[in-house]
Amino acid sequence: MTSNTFPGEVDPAVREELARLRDSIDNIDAAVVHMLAERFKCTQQVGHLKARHQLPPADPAREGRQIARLRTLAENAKLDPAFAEKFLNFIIAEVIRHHESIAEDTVNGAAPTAN
Ligand SMILES: O=C(O)C(=O)C[C@]1(C(=O)O)C=C[C@@H](O)C=C1
Repeated sequence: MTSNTFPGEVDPAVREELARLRDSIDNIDAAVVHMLAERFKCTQQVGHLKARHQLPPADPAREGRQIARLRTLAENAKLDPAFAEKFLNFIIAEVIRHHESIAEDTVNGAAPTAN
């Protein structure tokens, strides 16, 4: 019978290899979180800059260039370009939501921030 849980009799070498791979996965996930946090720090500043100068939250032409670039990078890295595009669009949608909320706060006279 097959199972998703670990039966006791798994080969210790297999357990070790799995643990080693999971350690790397955990490191990569941590790096992704830190990189995303840095990216959002930048986009937060972009949001304030755009709000101060009444620029629109979204810039579809810029997005088009980012997507084309990322798809090429993904292809070269043997990552599915469609996945890379979906991932970038997911992040940008969140950034635009932040920009819109910063713009609203700016119009409504919310306390300005350093950015
Ligand atoms: O470059 C900008 O103008 C941004 O606001 C940043 C960003 C992004 O997250 O990369 C977000 C929204 C825009 O539509 C394009 C790009």
